[in-house]
Amino acid sequence: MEHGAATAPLPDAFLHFLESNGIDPSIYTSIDSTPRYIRLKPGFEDCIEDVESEIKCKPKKLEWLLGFYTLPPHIQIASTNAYREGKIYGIDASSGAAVMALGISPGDHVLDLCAAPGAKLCMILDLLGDSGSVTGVDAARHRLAACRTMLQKYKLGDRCRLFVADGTTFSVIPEGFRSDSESYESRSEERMDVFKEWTSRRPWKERKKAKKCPTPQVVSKSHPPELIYYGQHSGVIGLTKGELYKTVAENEIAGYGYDKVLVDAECTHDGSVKHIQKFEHWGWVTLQRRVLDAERMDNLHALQLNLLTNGFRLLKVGGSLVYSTCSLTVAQNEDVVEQFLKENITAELTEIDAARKWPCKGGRIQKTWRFDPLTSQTSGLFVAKFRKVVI
Ligand SMILES: C[S@@+](CC[C@H](N)C(=O)[O-])C[C@H]1O[C@@H](n2cnc3c(N)ncnc32)[C@H](O)[C@@H]1O
Repeated sequence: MEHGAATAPLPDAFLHFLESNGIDPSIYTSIDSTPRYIRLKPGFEDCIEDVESEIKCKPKKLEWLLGFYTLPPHIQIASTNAYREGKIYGIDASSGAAVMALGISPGDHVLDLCAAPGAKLCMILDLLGDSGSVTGVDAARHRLAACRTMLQKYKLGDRCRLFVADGTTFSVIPEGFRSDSESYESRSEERMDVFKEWTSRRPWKERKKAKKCPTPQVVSKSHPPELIYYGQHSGVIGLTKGELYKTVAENEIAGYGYDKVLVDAECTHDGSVKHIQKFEHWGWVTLQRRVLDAERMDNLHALQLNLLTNGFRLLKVGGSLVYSTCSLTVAQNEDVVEQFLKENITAELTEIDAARKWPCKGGRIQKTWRFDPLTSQTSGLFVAKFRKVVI
């Protein structure tokens, strides 16, 4: 079977995967007509004219998503000055929609539980501006390091903390919470060991320890969270390790948890046509092993449910959580949502106000949404939003 998008035909195993998941294979032929998206960093709106003169093509304003523009798919932005100087981002509009679904308000403390490489994290920080905080977590050290580089490039790290940690067990709450029982005196002996201004140069003690026992690239559930970056106003400076990693009782999270949580979960990425195309170079056998393997699929389902469950646990009462994946399968989306709702009586699926303007279609469950290249002219994405209620 020939597909316009792929220079090689899609393999039978992948076509079978699409068919058994009710996914229309023609989305993989629409890549040539799916635009490229850029987002302007707030405050740099004027640079759109410079971009236009550099790429010799007029970016078209996206009516349904503030700050986003479309470009023809073949246009590259990496060599433009605006991109190199951190004034524009390359980010798909569906990803922007997932962030908008959070409904960020000034002062929010936001948790991004699968944060790397960080396109959504940057957008959250841009929306927050000079208030609140963002905590980014990812199990893959190298990917989170790339996220840190991105924060630095876009000068967005001031209110951010990044932890290499497993999102299914991560338990660090936002800063600002102190138990009354802990007096300043009881902490004074630890005062020597407080976090100072962040520097990329690790203290000698840490470097020696890392040399002795090299840290894993992808961490497991039992690995304690590791802070790999924090900004000046992230609330970390001045704390001791004991304070930062303080264990909080479940009932306290209801009051002191995060205002907003994004669980942009690990998935098969089958909705990302560009990602699937990469297997032409990596070899379709790799796709079989990395994506279609039955055991991996079962593990993925469990991982997605566990990420969603833990993200929700860390949410304060009244707070909102957005679950998204770039898979178009029901198993990784609606099935996860259904199972999660069955197991969590304080979770309520809610309307996404912004979705009224989105060029997407409803999911199999009411109030959930699906973007795909044919319907939305974007990459594929599933989005659902929950609120934590009191029962
Ligand atoms: C879809 S990507 C996230 C994309 C990101 N939100 C962005 O906008 O750039 C999924 C991420 O989940 C991470 N991941 C996989 N398993 C994880 C786990 N158990 N805990 C935390 N992150 C995990 C992967 O390393 C990967 O970076």
